[in-house]
Amino acid sequence: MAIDLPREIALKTIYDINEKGAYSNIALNKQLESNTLKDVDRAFITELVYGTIKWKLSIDYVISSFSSTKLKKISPWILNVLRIGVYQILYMDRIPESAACNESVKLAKKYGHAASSGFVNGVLRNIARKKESITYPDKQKDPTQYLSVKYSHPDWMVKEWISAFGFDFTEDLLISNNEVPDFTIRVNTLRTSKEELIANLSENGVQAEAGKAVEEALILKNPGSFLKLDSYKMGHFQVQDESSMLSAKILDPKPGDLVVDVCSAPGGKTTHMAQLMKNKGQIIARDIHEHKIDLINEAAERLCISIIKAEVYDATMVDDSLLEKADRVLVDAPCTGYGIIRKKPDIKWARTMSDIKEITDLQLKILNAASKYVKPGGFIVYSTCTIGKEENRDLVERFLAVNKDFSYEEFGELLPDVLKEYSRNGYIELYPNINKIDGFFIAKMRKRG
Ligand SMILES: C[S@@+](CC[C@H](N)C(=O)[O-])C[C@H]1O[C@@H](n2cnc3c(N)ncnc32)[C@H](O)[C@@H]1O
Repeated sequence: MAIDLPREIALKTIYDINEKGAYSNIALNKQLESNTLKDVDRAFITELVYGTIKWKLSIDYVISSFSSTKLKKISPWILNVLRIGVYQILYMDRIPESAACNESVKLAKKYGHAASSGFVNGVLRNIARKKESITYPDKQKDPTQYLSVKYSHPDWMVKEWISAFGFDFTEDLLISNNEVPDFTIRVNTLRTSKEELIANLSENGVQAEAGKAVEEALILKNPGSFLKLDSYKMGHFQVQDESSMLSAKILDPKPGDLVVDVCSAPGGKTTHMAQLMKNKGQIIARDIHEHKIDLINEAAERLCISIIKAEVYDATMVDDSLLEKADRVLVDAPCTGYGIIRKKPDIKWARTMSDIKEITDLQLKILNAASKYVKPGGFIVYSTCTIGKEENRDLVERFLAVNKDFSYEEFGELLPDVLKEYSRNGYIELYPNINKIDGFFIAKMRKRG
């Protein structure tokens, strides 16, 4: 009775994420890189990992309805075996229930003690048999619990969003957060054109179509192992969501500018800005984490960009050598990341409500320090990949209340046509349920000349 390798790899990855706090993308890449696997197995593992993490709360609700042992009393390995099993039974049409149960039982034998496999077998077969009769919390009696369990989001998060956006918007948002996002790339126009890249990808069996909004965006329908593509290795594209591309578009750097990007790693927006600057001028690209500086340099080298100077620097500290020197400054701040839950579902479980105070203090400190580098008449863009006003609109308002020499700068003309209507006189809020791209906030301000 050999264990199915893809399921075992998925189990180990999920264990690392749930029990050791590993980031989903990093934990998964580590496992995929250290095992030789066929594309079909890689895809299966990826789906199992992301699916199980995404639906964790709903899955746990079902397990606790069917298990006589409380969740807290189940050993972490066995609980994660059950989670993967339930995910296959409830959320994957193409997996026979018998395979989901049998393979989970084998894993339980290896990762548990003698009684574990019988327990897993009993719980999973029961769920498979009675899945049509599972009941969820009542929508009228407890709308928060209903949304939380139905769409697998923490109840405190659902509560916050209902009070900020209302019930219907929140339900739509939760549905979108559970969808698989487009795989979007940015054409590196320094190296190729959109048409050339589409043709090249097609020759290599990858189908690409125009992005939803941004001119240089393409959506890959079957990216597979894109890292192996020559066009990737030769720097003809960068993987990046369209929302993220908008930060550079809105900052609108020109060839010859001096740009300071204070939170730059891994360099998605920095390299986009270099592209918009036609690789002329200079970008000082900073990040607090030394190991991440390599990522910026690697991206710049692959994309054939020479104007980026990457360095370690804590953005909360003011660097006197740059005072009023920069034409444009980008603050792509560290944030809670609630706009990218589609891509990193573990964000839902890693955060707590109390994170907000600490993160907004950091964001304001960074924005204050970075604003000192803007020359009179220059511009600063503040962006986050999160939704919720504390880290976004409120934060910019707090900054503007004190820094009277800055004011919102309208940027509607810089937006793609389909997004112009969302421009709000100096800022834009994007949501996956409305715009079908990552949730983002981008504000632009000008320093009085
Ligand atoms: C949202 S990410 C930046 C993404 C990047 N702009 C891109 O487009 O690829 C935020 C970054 O801020 C960095 N960071 C966090 N605290 C910082 C600080 N005090 N100073 C500088 N960078 C910081 C993180 O390491 C992280 O790489």
